[in-house]
Amino acid sequence: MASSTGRTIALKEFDDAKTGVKGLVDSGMTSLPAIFHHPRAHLSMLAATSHLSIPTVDLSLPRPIAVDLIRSASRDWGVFQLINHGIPLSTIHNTISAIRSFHELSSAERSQFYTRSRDPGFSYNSNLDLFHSAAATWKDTLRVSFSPVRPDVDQIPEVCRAALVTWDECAKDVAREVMQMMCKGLGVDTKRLEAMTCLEGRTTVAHYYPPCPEPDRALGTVDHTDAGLLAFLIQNQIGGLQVKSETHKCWVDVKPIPGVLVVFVGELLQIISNNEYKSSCHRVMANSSDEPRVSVISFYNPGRKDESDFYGPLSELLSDQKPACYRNLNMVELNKVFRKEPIGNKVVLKYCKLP
Ligand SMILES: O=C(O)CCC(=O)C(=O)O
Ligand SMILES: [Fe+2]
Repeated sequence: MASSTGRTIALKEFDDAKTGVKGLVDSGMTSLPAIFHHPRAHLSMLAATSHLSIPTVDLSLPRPIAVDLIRSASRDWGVFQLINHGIPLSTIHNTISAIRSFHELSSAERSQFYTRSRDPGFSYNSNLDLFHSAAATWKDTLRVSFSPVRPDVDQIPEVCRAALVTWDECAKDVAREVMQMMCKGLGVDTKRLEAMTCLEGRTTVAHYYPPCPEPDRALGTVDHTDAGLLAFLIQNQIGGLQVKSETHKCWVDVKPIPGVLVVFVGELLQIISNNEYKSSCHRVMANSSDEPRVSVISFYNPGRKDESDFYGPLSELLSDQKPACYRNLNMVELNKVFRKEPIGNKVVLKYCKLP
C-alpha cells in the first residue's frame, strides 16, 4: 500500500484526468494501480457464495399473492427480482445500451461532463467517495436527479438523454405499484408512502464496470446497504452483483436475467417499517470478463427534504408491544450521515437507532 501522501497524490491525478476507470483501461493499463487495491483480508472473504437465489415476485400473479411474496421477500431478504412488471425488454435494453454509449464516448467528450459537484442535475465521475474510502472501486458512474427539482434535460448528454428520461418514467410507474403493495404488506393505507412523497425524490445512478486487469485485488462496489427508501436495478448480462442473506449467513449471486428488475429495500424503509422490512446488504465483484458490466439503479426517497420534514416508524405500526426502534430523522440528516462516511453498511440505521 502506498504512503498516505502518495495515495492522495495518486487519487488526485486519477480524478484530474476526468476520464475515470474507463480512461485507465483505454490507456492500455495491464496492472491495477495501488489506489484500487482492496485489503487482502477483505478480499479473501469474497468467494463464500452459496447456490441460493434471491426471491422472485411475479407481478402478474393475483394481487394478494404478489403482496404476500413482496412482504416475505422484504422481510426475510430485503431484495427480490420482479418479473412481469410491464416494462418492455426493449426499453431495458435501450437504457443499458444508452448508458454504455455514454461511457464509451471518446475521453475528450466524456471528460467535459466529469464533476464532483453535488448540484441537482447530471454528474459523471468515478467513485463518489474517492477521497474518503480505504480503496477505490473499479467503476465509473453517472447520476441524474429527476425529482423533486426537475433537471434541465439539456444538461444530460445527448447520447443517453432520451433513454434516461424514458427509464425514469417507466420505473416510476412500477415503483408506485411496488410501494402500494409494500404498504398493503405492512397493513397500512396503500398510498401511505406516496403521501409521504416517496415517489418524488428520484435519482438515477448508472454504473459502468470495465474489465478489470486484476479482478482478484479489486472490487466493483463495496458491501453496503442503500441509505434511502427503495432502489430498482437493471443490469446487462455480465454478473457480479451479490446480496447477503442474513438468514443463511452467506453471499448470494444475483444472476442477470433479461428483463428482470431487482428491487432493494433501503435503510429508510427499514426505519419507516420499524424493522418489518430489512435493508439488503449487497456488493459487486470487480469485472473479470472481457466485456463491460452496466447497471442502472433508480433510487426513491421522500421528495420533501426540509429540516422540518421528519420520517420515522409509521405510527400505525407502533404499540406498547412494538415500540419504535428508531427515532425520526429528516433528509438533511440522512444525507449528511450518508455522505460523511465511506459507502458502507447500515450507517443511517446505526445513527437513529433507539436504545
Ligand atoms: O451495480 C450494481 O449492481 C449495484 C450498485 C449499487 O448497489 C448501488 O449503486 O447502490
Ligand atoms: Fe446499492
